[in-house]
Amino acid sequence: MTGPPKALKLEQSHGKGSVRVARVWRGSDGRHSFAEWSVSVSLISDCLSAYISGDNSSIVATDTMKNTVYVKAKECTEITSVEEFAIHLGRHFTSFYPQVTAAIIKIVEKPWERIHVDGLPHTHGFKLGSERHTTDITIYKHGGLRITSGIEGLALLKTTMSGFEGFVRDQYTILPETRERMLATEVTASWRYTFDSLSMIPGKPYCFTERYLNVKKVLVDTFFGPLKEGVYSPSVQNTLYLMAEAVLKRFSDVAFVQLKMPNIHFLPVNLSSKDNPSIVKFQDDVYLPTDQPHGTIEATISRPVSKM
Ligand SMILES: O=c1[nH]c(=O)c2[nH]c(=O)[nH]c2[nH]1
Repeated sequence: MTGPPKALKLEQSHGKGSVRVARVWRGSDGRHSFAEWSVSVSLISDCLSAYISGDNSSIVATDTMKNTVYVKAKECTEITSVEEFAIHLGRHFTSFYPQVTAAIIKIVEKPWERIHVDGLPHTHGFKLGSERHTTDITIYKHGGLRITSGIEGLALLKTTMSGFEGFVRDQYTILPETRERMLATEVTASWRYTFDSLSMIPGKPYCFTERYLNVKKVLVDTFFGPLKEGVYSPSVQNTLYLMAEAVLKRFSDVAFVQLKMPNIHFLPVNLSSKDNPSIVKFQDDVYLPTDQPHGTIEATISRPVSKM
């Protein structure tokens, strides 16, 4: 194998982005299940000669990667989570091709939800929901694994029990302190599982989809608090921390949680004219919704490292 000329360092990967695939599972009872995925494959492989001398003999074509997504979807004869599909795909690339040392698979699932008619589930009807289940896994040739699951686009809003006080005030600060405001965000969450080899992946009945739903519930419940009284949020930062902490406390197989929670502002509306100083006076009732600019608040919260 030809190495790069001395003094040049080459790190590379190649793959296929956003391969869209949909899969129907037809149950023997007539009930259909359905998933739609956007799959991105990236391979780390020994194909330096392609970069350095134009020799493509060790390149797995990205077109072949795309075809493999459809072959592996066909092979999933039972309802499959994005995590299981990513592992299935990653295992193929790392075991089938000697030159592939690692496969990075990212999947976003479109939120199709079974439709209910008069409270009863339809056998084959689905509607599009909102937040998306994601996964990002890396599989190494010798069975090492990094597996992350996540949520994208989880829009949450509460109309009270939020404030922001005691922050730095300087010559540029005009924001008033408040104990009463709207709190709105669109959560992007990801959490890394502690399983660090393929052999550690639990068999059924462990189910990544069920774990995804439970993590989402813990995040949402912590954001809103109890049904009637709610929970006071002194800042997005504090609420974010409590949400991540609740996930880490509840699920011992989660190593760390990353949360991105933009502070989406609803601005108080006050309208006045020269003749009428109070056409609309804000009384925590009429707001101007905005999406830009918004605060960007992000953190990764992990367990303390043991000092053993
Ligand atoms: O919860 C908040 N955190 C901030 O950092 C911030 N900054 C700001 O202007 N409003 C808010 N709200």
